[in-house]
Amino acid sequence: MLKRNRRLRTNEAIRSLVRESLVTPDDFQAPLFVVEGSGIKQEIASMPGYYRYSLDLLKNEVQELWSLGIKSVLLFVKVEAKLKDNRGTEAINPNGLMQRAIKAVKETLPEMIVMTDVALDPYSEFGHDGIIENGEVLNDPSVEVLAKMALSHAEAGADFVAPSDMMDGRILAMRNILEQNSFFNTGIMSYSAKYASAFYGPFRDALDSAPVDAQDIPKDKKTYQMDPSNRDEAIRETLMDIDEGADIVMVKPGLCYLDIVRDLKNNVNVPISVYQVSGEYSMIKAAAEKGWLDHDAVVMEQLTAIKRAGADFISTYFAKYAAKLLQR
Ligand SMILES: NCc1[nH]cc(CCC(=O)O)c1CC(=O)O
Ligand SMILES: [Mg+2]
Repeated sequence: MLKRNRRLRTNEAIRSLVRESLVTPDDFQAPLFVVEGSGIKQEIASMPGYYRYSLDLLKNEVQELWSLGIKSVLLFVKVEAKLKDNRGTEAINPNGLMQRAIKAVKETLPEMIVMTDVALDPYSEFGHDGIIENGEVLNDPSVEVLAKMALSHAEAGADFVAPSDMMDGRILAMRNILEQNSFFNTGIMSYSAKYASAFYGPFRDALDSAPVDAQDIPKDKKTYQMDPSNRDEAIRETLMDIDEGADIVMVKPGLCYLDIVRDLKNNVNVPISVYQVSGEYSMIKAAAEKGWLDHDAVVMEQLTAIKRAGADFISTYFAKYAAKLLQR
């Protein structure tokens, strides 16, 4: 034998010397769920160890994240049922929960990069990301509201808006409205390759935002989110979003879509984020609870694999936990 690959694996010193991918807290963005009220830290049933916070406790959480080296949060709000309609009225309320959450985080920690979810589903009485008419999720009227929503988040102080709706043309509409209102420095992180995935279930529990089961309401999001069978389409979607003005593009979910991450890494030259979604979190929790998997090892292996595939950073419910593991 002229080549023996095991030489480079002899001990941890040589392994660390030749290691190709590393995760650090710099790579993590923490999604946060916000609710009305005060003193609330409410565990999400299908996401053990993950919580919804009221604004007062959100501040502590953000400070703890920062102290662990996590420099960005992705905000989601749980909207009260009585505020939901078919037009996203509450989404553009300048004093809405999201707008107050943005201010709360920026007042507590101005350096924390605040990104905000832009989509109508938490605000929709039907649990869809856009306006519905005659059983159809309308594109252009939804884009109009989504652009106003993005502006409203920028006005509240968001650093980046993160449209997760998958309507066509929304990035251009958002970039335009932000420019017209002089928010030149407000960025856009586009969920550009977002798949119609069954892994979003626990998230929809967290926000009570699942599509409702009713006549003339689409049962799923397949007319706007991507078909899990498709690969070329992810490149097409992502290149279009970059043309329209996206600063950062995203692949979502993570683990099942790492081929897409690598395709994008080879085809685009803007930062790529990967969303390790709620179902990916819950699967690990459930298996670990049964004693079937080594929780910490699996968490770090998955985050490392996402990084190796080509992610520049990862939105993950393990952000805080993994940052603590890395401190040890
Ligand atoms: N547009 C809403 C949105 N933004 C992020 C997620 C899922 C995130 C997760 O599962 O962790 C969803 C759910 C959906 O599209 O139905
Ligand atoms: Mg698109």
